[in-house]
Amino acid sequence: MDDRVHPEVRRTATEIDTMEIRGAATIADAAARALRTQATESDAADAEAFRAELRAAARTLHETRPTAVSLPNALRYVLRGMSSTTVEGLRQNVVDSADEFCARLERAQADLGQVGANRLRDGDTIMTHCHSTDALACVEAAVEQGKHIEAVVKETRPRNQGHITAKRLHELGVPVTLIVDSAARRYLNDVNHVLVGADAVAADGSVINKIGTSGLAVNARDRGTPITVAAQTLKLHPGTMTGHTVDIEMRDTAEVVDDETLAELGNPTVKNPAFDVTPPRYVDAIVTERGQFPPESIVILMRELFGEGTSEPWAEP
Ligand SMILES: O=C(COP(=O)(O)O)[C@H](O)[C@H](O)COP(=O)(O)O
Repeated sequence: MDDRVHPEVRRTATEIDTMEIRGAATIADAAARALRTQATESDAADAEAFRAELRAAARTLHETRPTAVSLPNALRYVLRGMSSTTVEGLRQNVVDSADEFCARLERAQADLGQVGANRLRDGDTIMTHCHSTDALACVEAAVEQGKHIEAVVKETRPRNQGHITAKRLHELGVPVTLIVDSAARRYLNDVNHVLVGADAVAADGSVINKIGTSGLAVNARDRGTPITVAAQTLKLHPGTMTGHTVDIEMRDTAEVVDDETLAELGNPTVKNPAFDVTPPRYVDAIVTERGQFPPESIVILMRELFGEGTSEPWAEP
């Protein structure tokens, strides 16, 4: 571990790694705040040392979880704001960029919520997968518009993020039916929309989200149920414009089965991918703070927001 990295940054990195901090938007917010702390607490002697320290902190955060592109997008946003030539100037640059990033994230989620809410009608029932703050922002805005919304919530094995969604929806006054993941197809008959979030959206409009999203989307399409993905532009993956693929995180098998049970089963191989890829043809709309897009046209928005250059500011010069 690089000893230039502030303990608070290391703590944030550990919490992202162990999923105490989780969900793409929340991870991005925490990463920006951690860089801010690195900057405010830095005692770097000169501007070059300060820049190197910030890059080291960004690398520590970047190495935690590979799939949610909001994390590198957050790091890029904050690091690219460093334009000054003095330590004090750079410190202020990082503080300003981090604050601006967090404020924009919050505003984007609220704006996206309004767009997503317009897709929901009074009396609709949605089906959710995992826990997405972007998806919940749509429900919250719909409820604020006075619409009655109900929800069928998939528990989302192995980590049961559906429980967080159920609790949050209950707080919003939305009646919830909790189901096991394998019951999704059965209950698709009872819902008007599938509403999920995204960890990344690729240039071809593919949606990378919690494992099980793609199967849900295929089943929903078969049933004729529209699939909405709530994903602020922070989830757009610039690297996919230049041919890079999205790395799918493989997590510890202990999340699926404990060692004792595993031994009783004769030690089978266990695989625990955290995310999967839903091809654009199964997605009806990607809802962002800039409006809703058919997945195939998302690349136009990506070019506008990111241009074509994707070199990483935390790389050593
Ligand atoms: O797949 C997940 C979380 O996975 P994990 O629990 O493994 O982090 C969420 O759907 C997206 O991150 C979007 O969340 P948000 O809309 O809050 O960014």
